[in-house]
Amino acid sequence: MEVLMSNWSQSVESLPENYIFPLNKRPGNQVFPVWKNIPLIDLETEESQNRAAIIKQIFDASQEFGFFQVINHGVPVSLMDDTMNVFKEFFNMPAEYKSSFYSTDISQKCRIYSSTLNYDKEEVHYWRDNFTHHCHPVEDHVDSWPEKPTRYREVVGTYSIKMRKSLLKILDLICEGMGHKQGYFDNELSKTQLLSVNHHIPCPNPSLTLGMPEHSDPNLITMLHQCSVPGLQVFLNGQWMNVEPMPGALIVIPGLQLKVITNGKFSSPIHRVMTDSAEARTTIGTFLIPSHDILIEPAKDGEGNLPVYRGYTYKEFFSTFTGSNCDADTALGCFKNKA
Ligand SMILES: O=C(O)CCC(=O)C(=O)O
Ligand SMILES: [Fe+2]
Repeated sequence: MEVLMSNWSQSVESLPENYIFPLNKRPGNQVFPVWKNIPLIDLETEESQNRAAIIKQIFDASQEFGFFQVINHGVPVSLMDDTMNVFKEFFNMPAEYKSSFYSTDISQKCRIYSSTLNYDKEEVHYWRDNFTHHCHPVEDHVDSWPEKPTRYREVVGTYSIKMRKSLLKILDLICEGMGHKQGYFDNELSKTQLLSVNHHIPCPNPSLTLGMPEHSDPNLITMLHQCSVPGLQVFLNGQWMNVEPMPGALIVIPGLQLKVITNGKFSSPIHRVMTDSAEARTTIGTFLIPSHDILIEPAKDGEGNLPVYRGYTYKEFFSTFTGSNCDADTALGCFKNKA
């Protein structure tokens, strides 16, 4: 069977057996509650005297939920829509074209694959294709990006630059809240920028499968742009909650490196993706990631708290993370100082 699901016929009638999760892992038929009061932070007033209030909102949201949405984030809604349309077009391109980007080699800088990095070894596959490539600085990577749709390079280039700017602004607010000077994160800690586009074709039976496993993001910080089809769930107070898309808003997900650098002040939420029976779902993630050899350690907080984690390189963390089956607690446990 063709590995890339977006190359299957869009009208799959029944769920192939190797997408059916065991009973204890499938979402089942339960109706999940919608998380109605996700913290929504308006960044427009960020330059004014409200800066301190915005920093407080970010810290409150990150401590309590590990998760928030932003509006007036500096990425024009028309550009967000254009970019989403470009990716929808990309996933609807002929099978041979998409397959020309297929690779399971993570060192390949622009590639498409299906399910997880572990496709060949996993017993059950996740219902998704993922297209991913590097994007910072744009001029170093643009030649490896698709030439079709014809607007791809121009639209995705502008989008990547705006997304980076917005994330660095949020990181500046965070570092100010930590008592550090601006630009604390604007260096090797955020050097790598990856675009990660998830695409899930309509699924014949969402109760039996998942679009993405439960996970925390291993990077520094993620900005998530959802299309209008819901699917994202966050694990909150012992239950899965649906995060419904809000037009024009972006979701900010602190990654595990931000949890370590803030010495556990920020949490990195556990989330997963459900599939939809009626419509295809596309989401665009922008990941800021430290460069491989940079030292990550809790920043001094001026409050005399002992560092919860020891220093390590991102390379060391990432190999521990993948070696722990991408389980955040297991991986972070390897870097905890003894109490
Ligand atoms: O597609 C989504 O809603 C979430 C994607 C995600 O969690 C990820 O790419 O890490
Ligand atoms: Fe994620």
